[in-house]
Amino acid sequence: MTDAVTEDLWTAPTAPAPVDAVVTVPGSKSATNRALVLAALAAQPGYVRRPLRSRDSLLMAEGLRRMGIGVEDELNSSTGVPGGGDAWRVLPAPLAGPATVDVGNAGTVMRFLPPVAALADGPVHFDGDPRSHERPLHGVIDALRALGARLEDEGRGALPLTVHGTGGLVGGTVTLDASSSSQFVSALLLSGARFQQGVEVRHVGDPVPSLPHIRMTVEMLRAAGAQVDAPEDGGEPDVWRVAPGALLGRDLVVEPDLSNAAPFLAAALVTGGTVVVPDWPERTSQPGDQLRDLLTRMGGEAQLTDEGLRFTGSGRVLGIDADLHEVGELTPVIAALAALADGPSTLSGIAHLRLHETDRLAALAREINGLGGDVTETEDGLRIDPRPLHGGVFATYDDHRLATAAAVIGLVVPGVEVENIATTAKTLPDFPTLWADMLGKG
Ligand SMILES: O=C(O)C1=C[C@@H](OP(=O)(O)O)[C@@H](O)[C@H](O)C1
Ligand SMILES: C=C(OP(=O)(O)O)C(=O)O
Repeated sequence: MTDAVTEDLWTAPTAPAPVDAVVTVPGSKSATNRALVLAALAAQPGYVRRPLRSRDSLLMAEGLRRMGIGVEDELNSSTGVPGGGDAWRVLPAPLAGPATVDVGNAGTVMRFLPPVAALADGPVHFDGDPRSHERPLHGVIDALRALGARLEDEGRGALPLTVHGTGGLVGGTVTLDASSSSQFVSALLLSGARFQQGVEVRHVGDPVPSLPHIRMTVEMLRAAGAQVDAPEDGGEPDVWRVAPGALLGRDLVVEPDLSNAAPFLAAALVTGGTVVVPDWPERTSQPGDQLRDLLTRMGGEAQLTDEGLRFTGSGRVLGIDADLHEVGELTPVIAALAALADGPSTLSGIAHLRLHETDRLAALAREINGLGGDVTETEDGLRIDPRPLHGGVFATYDDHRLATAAAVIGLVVPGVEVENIATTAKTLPDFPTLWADMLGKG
């Protein structure tokens, strides 16, 4: 990990009183980017309504455009359908190269688009932020080769990468190790219906993380008309199958990003206040839904009501022992809460976070300890012993979730200076305004 940059600081506001706010959280990154890919591969035009418009989803939309797909803004339509005023209309077209795609540091873009590029007629070159070169991609690269594609990388199983599309892919059965990222599996399944033989993905290795995200892939594929076999429906463990066939263009409304609700719910917990998140789905594959359970175990009370999720804190934060293997992206905010808790916490099952936007385990330990905390890395997670914290600079390593975690600590620890708060735009546009509004400081 390189040394923290200490310019561009945002002083995290302290909470003047228990928060009492309704926070409308923008659309789910994971659902928006899946919806875009599925709509691009469909046989008819479709709509993605209430999409997340953030760095990761704008990169996905642009990547698809580069390969010939129409992704058009519909900002002012008054269609009378939910989210009708804000939509992307997606116009499928023959996928074409030559093209270059910037993946930024979006796992969904760097993993979901190479299989799409294998269907393009011509070469598609992928590159991104320096960190994107370090994030695992071997599962997708090796699998695409095994399924009949020609790819050129630098021999490291990572970006930069060129996929030499030939207009179609044979497909079939492939074995891979997805223990470093569930996105390898999702990537192959999302395009699999368009492979001549469909796709059968067999995972061999340590357990796959983030399984709810694979369930999201399966559910969205089925909603688009694909025939999918998955382990949770009585299929073979660690085997997923997508039959070849056309995908339907859909009119789809994106759910709010429940993982991005984490810092706001955490604010209710640490200040003993209440936050309501409208449109919280009753049933969802989003891993963020597990916040209801996790934050209840940490001392709050969650209630699904007609107005959305109502979450109330008592002001007391309890330590927690939690296996976050399925919900790794919730770790930074949970770790921030654990640092403010009454007792120790152990977060496990999250070794793969070392290869996320940054090495999240090292970064959380280093930055919370820099404020006086006592966080130690374990083999597969973090041990957090609460200590009185003080202000200071909190580096974020271009990681949106490090920045929102720091904001949570700053609610009750004066003088937390968050470096590069703008990095939250990866998945949460204008976080500082949403945060100030929640605190009544907007
Ligand atoms: O498929 C997805 O949308 C995601 C899967 C998860 O990735 P990993 O399985 O790599 O952890 C998650 O952490 C990421 O934020 C989004
Ligand atoms: C791991 C994350 O993102 P990505 O989609 O880039 O993997 C995340 O958002 O926490």
